[in-house]
Amino acid sequence: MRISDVLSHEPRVKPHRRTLPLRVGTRGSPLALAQTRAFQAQLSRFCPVLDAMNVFEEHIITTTGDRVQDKRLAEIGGKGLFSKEIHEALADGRIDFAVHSLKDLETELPPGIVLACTLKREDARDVLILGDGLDRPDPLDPYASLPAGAIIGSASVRRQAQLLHARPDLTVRMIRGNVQTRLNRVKAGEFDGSLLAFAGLRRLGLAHEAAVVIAPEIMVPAAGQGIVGVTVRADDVELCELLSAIEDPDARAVSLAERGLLAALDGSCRTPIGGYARICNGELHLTGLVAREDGSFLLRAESRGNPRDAEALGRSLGDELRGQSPADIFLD
Ligand SMILES: NCc1[nH]cc(CCC(=O)O)c1CC(=O)O
Repeated sequence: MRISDVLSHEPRVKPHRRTLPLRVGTRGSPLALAQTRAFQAQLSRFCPVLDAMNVFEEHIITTTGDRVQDKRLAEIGGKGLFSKEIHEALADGRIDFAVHSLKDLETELPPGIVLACTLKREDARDVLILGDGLDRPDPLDPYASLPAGAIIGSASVRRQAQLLHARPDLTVRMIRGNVQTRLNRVKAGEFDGSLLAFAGLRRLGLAHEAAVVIAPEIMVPAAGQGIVGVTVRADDVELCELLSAIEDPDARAVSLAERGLLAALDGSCRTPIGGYARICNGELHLTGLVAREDGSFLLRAESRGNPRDAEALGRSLGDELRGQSPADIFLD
């Protein structure tokens, strides 16, 4: 059976030989699986026959980022820590498409692999989670209630830099592992608190674990945070077309802007970089941030423009931030 037979009687693209099921590549973490299932549900709503025929087959792929649990992402280095093995599976034809957290997907994909669709954004903001017995934070001043010298778990140089810039007295210690593991380690008292993406908590049904949601003006989120992206082989016209039907145009515009900014600034994950765009009354508003890991330097800039120029807007804001930063920020 060819999928094009299922989709329409007169396929708009020339059918090539594809056998069902459709093999969906994903990481194996509870969050990755929740995202993959939400994506399948969305595709099935658009095309119920896919659902009725039970066409999806999950393929769990372990990535370097999953295997190495004792280092900061910035220390492991290299691009595509959570995606390289998935791209390889796609390129080899072991899977048909793959579901990613866009935040973890490098800006420059390997040749032959494309981002076929970006799904509607979940909440892009970061949250603070706190151990028992700490005062509930004020959303307008979310770090104020943290006791002097408190120890916050994070593996993200972006979160560390922004937190230390506001509260140089705090200590940021490395914490890795999936969302549930991090929550448990804070509950066990190993850390006073931790910073996480609200999107991940929400997708896991754990939104109540957030002590406070941090406004993007206080903590600029990571480029792509809260957005799920789906990659396919570039020559798979049929799947590209199917996936474009569930594309969220706003998510595409903001991700182009945020990823354009990231590409212009660095492209690696060693420099603390934030990028957050939203569409307000048809206009794209973009905030970019560059900082030094210890918070001793922090620069934020904003720009606005037409969502159609999203990527160029991102690149020029990135260039601007780079031009205004001390040289050491971008040394490897
Ligand atoms: N790097 C891990 C990662 N990748 C995506 C998410 C959350 C979901 C998202 O941002 O879409 C997380 C966990 C976190 O940052 O708390």
